[in-house]
Amino acid sequence: MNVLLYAIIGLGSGAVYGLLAQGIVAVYRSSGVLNFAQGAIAMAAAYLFVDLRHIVPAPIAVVAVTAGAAAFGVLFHAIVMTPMRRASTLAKVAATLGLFVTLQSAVALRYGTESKMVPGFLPSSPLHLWSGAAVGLDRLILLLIAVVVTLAAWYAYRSTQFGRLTTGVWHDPDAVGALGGSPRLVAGANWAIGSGLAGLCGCLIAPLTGLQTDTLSMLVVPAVAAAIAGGFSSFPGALAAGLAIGAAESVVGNYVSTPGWSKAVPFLGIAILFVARGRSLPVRSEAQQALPAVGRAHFGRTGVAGVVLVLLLAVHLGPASWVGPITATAMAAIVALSVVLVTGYAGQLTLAPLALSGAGALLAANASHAWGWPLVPSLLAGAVLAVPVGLAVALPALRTRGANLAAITLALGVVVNDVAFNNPRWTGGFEGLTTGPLTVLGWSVDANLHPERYADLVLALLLLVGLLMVRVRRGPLGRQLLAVRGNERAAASVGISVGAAKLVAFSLAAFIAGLYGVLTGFQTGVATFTTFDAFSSILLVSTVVLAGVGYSGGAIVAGVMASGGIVSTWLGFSGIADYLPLISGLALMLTLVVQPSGIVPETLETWRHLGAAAARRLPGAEALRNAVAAVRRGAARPHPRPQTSAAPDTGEPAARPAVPGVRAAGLRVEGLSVRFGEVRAVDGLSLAVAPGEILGLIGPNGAGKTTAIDAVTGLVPAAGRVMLGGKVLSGLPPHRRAGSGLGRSFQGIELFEDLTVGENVMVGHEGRRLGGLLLDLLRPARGRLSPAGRAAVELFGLGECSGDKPGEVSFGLRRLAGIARAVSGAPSVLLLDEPAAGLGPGEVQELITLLRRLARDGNMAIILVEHHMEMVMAVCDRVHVMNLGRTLAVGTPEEIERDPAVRAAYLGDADPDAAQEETRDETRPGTVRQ
Ligand SMILES: Nc1ncnc2c1ncn2[C@@H]1O[C@H](COP(=O)(O)OP(=O)(O)OP(=O)(O)O)[C@@H](O)[C@H]1O
Repeated sequence: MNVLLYAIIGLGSGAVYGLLAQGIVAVYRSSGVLNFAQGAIAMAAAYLFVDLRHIVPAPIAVVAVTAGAAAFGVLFHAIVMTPMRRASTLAKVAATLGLFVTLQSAVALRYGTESKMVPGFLPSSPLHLWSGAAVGLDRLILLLIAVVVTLAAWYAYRSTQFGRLTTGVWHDPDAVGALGGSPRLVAGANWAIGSGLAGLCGCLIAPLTGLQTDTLSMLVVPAVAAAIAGGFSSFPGALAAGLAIGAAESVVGNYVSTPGWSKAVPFLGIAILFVARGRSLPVRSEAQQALPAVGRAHFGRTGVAGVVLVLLLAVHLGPASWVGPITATAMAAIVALSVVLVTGYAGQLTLAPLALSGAGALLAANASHAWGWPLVPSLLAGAVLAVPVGLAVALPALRTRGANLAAITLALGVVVNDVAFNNPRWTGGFEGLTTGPLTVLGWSVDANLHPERYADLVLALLLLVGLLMVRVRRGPLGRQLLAVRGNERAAASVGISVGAAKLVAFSLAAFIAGLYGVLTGFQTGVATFTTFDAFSSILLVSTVVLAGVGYSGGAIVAGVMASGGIVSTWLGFSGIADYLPLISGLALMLTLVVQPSGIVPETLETWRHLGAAAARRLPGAEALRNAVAAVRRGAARPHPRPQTSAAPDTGEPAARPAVPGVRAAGLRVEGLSVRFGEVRAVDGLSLAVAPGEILGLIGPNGAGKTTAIDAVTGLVPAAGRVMLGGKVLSGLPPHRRAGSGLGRSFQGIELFEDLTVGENVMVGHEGRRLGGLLLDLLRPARGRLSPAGRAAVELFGLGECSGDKPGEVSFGLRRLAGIARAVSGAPSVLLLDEPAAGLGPGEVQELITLLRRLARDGNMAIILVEHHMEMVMAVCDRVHVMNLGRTLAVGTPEEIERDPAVRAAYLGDADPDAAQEETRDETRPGTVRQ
């Protein structure tokens, strides 16, 4: 009974979470942006409301603040989000983080960070429940307001033109324009609603929680959790989840006295629920998100060594006052590199990097405190022990992605901070934990006594981590991470274990973050854990995004800009250090508007342009320009061009090689069925294709051809059996099916846009080597094409463009590269999804020749999904016709061409009723021979 009582008491704060979540849902529905500044807007509104109450009555203050917050939302949308509409999701999320940081810092500067009580303005007379307990009337009023607002939102977004336009504006702005709406106005109106609701919440919650910048800003965490539970689309769902969170917090808080758990339990519950609902791979229709630019480790090992050398010289030759800022810069650069690895390279937006650092530091500090470990074993322990924590944070990443992952990791960061870093039993409380001696090989490196030695140690670690990053970026791991970040489905189809790649990235990042945790936590001999909070994590990620999250150089720049680093110390001398977070927040928003990929990539681009312009003007310009072009091409190709076996120039066309390494095996599919809700996309499909045979799979639009290929390759769950040369593949994940000998191309090509054409072909066969990825970091494998990869490059004529990015080559070459990527894995069965789409007649003819060669000389079994009937009839040995997910006919091209049911269903020139009849009759003699 008491549980119910506590739950009812928690409904008041739950109502505020739910209300705040309504605003998050409104913004997300219209622009796909998860507004992490929702809590910060509420916080600023709360302070404003308290000020206004001195001047006007409370109801007028509430209306004024709500309207002001709505106007602020419109302004933010117009000034920041509208210019960024084509930027990556990460950049948009970072912009809201910039707003978060700006508001939080501005309010802290104006009002201070101490807590202040706020008198209530709603009637708070107690309503007596049972067992002598009572709940204030104000909380029930909050609940009522939340329910009314939610019902209004539910109705408006469901049943009005505004709601319909809102739903369309993110996915199809042009359609909104065609319906007479202005996409900008609709999105702006949603920002007004979202921010207005935040303003209202600020006024309502201030009397419950009091005024405190952190507490109020972090209301975004339960609100986002509620929005997640509502699937970012359901207003009632978000309110229900908000109420559940409030109730659970109240119940847990009354039974568990350990700090932090009252917030942790509901968040963890929602995170588990959400992860359980997630998918290991996105569905086909899920739009590819724009991604921030990624570097190619241009400056390589020399660049890393050069940066470290400069910093080392500055430590030893510069004034003593330089040592501290340089040490802070180098430490921040180390943890920033972990962000580059996991967010830049692997594309996983996590907002808890410092939770990993703190966890490593906490575990190492306890060991060091208990057993007197000196610094080096503590560093190793911190790095190693951070890995399991990193893997725990990675678990959501296996089933969620994008802004959802950011939200869950933010919640996890808050939980770890509240439960672990604020727990005096583990942290030594106010006094911290005394660590073992700060020595390396008997030498004291205590930062208090020998700051320059500590700087040397930090710089040595920066060198090691920097070199590791170069190796990651240039090796198979980097290619696989970039493939995963670019397109998880395509990555899985070339044999990459998407989950394992993410886990490797998170583990490595956690290792690096753990090093930073010990370095920063231990430097004075007493470990403290106050700098690993969620806000600091947000600030770190924002700074790295601002600098260039896809670039190792971005991590260095982020280090320079970090708190305590070179820039902040320099600004400190100018007396504006207090304003640094505010300046960072504003700079982040401004930079993202102008340069969404960050400072480093844009600067590199500018240098290139300047270099080229200078080369044009100098005497001997032509020679110099060629030299610059050569350098640029070289820089653009850190890897040697894939080596092809150059044929001697005999004047005759070179004989094209077959694909070596193909294991001849046929494919047999029995009773394959796929359902999407009520739609039976594939309904009991059975087919077989033998080595050396080309089977056409045709049918009208929506017949289920692509779904059938997806089901065979494991990209959608399906019933039925898939066998390759006697081996049952059903139930295996896509990368294992690829490893067993299935290769495929995609209707939408789906190359990895961050990799060159040559690297795309290379990952086509590297995917099978994931188990050895970590080993590759120790003993790097050369970026070489396999014999099958070389054959694919030659066969498809990609030698010339192998160093170009897919976006830089013609459409025809992109198509061929998509097939070559699949061929480079020497698959036994090649499944091609509309390979001729968009090709000219000459290119189609060339493709026909290539396919024949792959089948006849390469001994591959090929399934060809195609609408190009001439090609199908010319190249296929047999043709399998689908309609409405089922087999309509099977036969030779000639038989299929003559089949009246096929003509009716597919070519549309006979009695459609007859076609339906034929669809059901799969055992019809003649053309159907199964
Ligand atoms: N993720 C999905 N969710 C719901 N329905 C889907 C999904 N993917 C495909 N479908 C539906 O399954 C059916 C088969 O689609 P599929 O794309 O496989 O057909 P297709 O024969 O390849 O068509 P096309 O020739 O146009 O590419 C269609 O009705 C389609 O709308």
